[in-house]
Amino acid sequence: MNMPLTLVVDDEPDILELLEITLGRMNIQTCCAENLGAARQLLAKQRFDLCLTDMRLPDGDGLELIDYIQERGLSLPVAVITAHGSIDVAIKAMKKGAFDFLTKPVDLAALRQLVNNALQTSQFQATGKDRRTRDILLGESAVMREIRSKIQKVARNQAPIYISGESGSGKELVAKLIHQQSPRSDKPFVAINCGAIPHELMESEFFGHKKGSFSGAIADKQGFFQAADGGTLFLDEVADLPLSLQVKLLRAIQEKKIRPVGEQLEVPVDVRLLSATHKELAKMVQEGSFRQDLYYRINVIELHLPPLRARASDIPQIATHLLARLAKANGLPVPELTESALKALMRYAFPGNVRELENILERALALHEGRCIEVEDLSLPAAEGQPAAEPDGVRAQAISLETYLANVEKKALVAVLKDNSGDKVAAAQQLGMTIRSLCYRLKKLGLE
Ligand SMILES: Nc1ncnc2c1ncn2[C@@H]1O[C@H](COP(=O)(O)OP(=O)(O)OP(=O)(O)O)[C@@H](O)[C@H]1O
Repeated sequence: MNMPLTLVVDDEPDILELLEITLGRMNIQTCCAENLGAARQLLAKQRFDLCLTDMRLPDGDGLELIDYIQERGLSLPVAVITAHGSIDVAIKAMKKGAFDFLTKPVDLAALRQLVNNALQTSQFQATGKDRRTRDILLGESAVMREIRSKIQKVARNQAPIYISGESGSGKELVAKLIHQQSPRSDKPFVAINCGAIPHELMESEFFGHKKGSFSGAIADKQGFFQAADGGTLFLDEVADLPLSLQVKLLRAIQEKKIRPVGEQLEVPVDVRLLSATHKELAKMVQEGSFRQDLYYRINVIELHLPPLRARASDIPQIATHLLARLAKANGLPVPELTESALKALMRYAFPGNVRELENILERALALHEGRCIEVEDLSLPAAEGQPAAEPDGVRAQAISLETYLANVEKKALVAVLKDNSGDKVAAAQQLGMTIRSLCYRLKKLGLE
């Protein structure tokens, strides 16, 4: 196999030499350019597998080089080298499409890691793997097509991605797809629900701990970062991170290093960070409950998943697909959704989005008789102002006990919330449960 070829753009001879020697030891050829003009000429003449560029160049900056490469449609990954502390420039570069960044003074271990990742990306693209995203993330609306194409694009670089959208709209599915489409796909995808970890254990869960660092630490333990090393770490419900951990996370992202609890030294980690929440993170930043600097770092690229009701044209396709999948999983023949059932689904608001659609179809699959699913089999929650259908005794025999109880519970929760004008704290009190448990149940039932 040919030796990979890297274009290094820097006007400092010392750095050029350091990069050339380091890359040479990795069996990588380098071609050097001392300014933008020379870099452009080389790019026009030959094909490179990777470009490493300094940000400040005598005749322009690294951002211009990224623009040039993008405009030409060249597919090589570009990594920028920025002065220490100028992480904002690195973020700008990644927003423009840079693969990753390094800060000066260049840490050689981090450089080698970055180069290996970038070359893997180059080769990965060349094989053009098609992982059939269309069959997994369903929907043919313009917005879903755009999301699928963005997934393909962002999977190729290392930029942190923030996935926003209502509960059940597909954020975790998108995160998984980004990982599966990336050159990291054969490394772990670690998904964490930040809201489910007790605050006092968070630091140790995220960064690991050393034996004896606190009572109960009976052995060395790896954290999520180490578990995801080489792969992707997906922080779901990132808005639920306490401020104390937000600071530590920020440092881990900036330095690409972590310090396990009770450990003196920091250890390098190679993790692609994806995060999501159904909460309005920008608003939380304004209110002071989420750090602005962290928000800025995790939100280098945002992917927004619109609620299902805003892409109602996708509902027939998603519903038909999911129904077929559910029937197959249950060893049942695939029923047809009648025209009126489809119309009713398209009119329904789906506060719980695709997850709720799945639940509705699962219930309908269990309830329906004959070869078709009718509107009544869907048991859609009543429209505003109309009483919800009573789960009666006859129905209770036809559906599973679990579904029956879920219906009863749903009805009770909605009624109590209504009584308390949507005040969850008061509703939880009236129901004799904690607010946490109420929120959990609302989410589980697709009522959030
Ligand atoms: N476009 C889609 N096509 C097919 N299935 C989908 C789609 N969107 C979501 N789903 C399915 O809906 C369910 C909920 O999706 P997911 O867990 O990704 O939502 P989420 O936004 O992460 O929810 P939460 O905010 O509650 O964590 C999953 O079973 C997922 O596979």
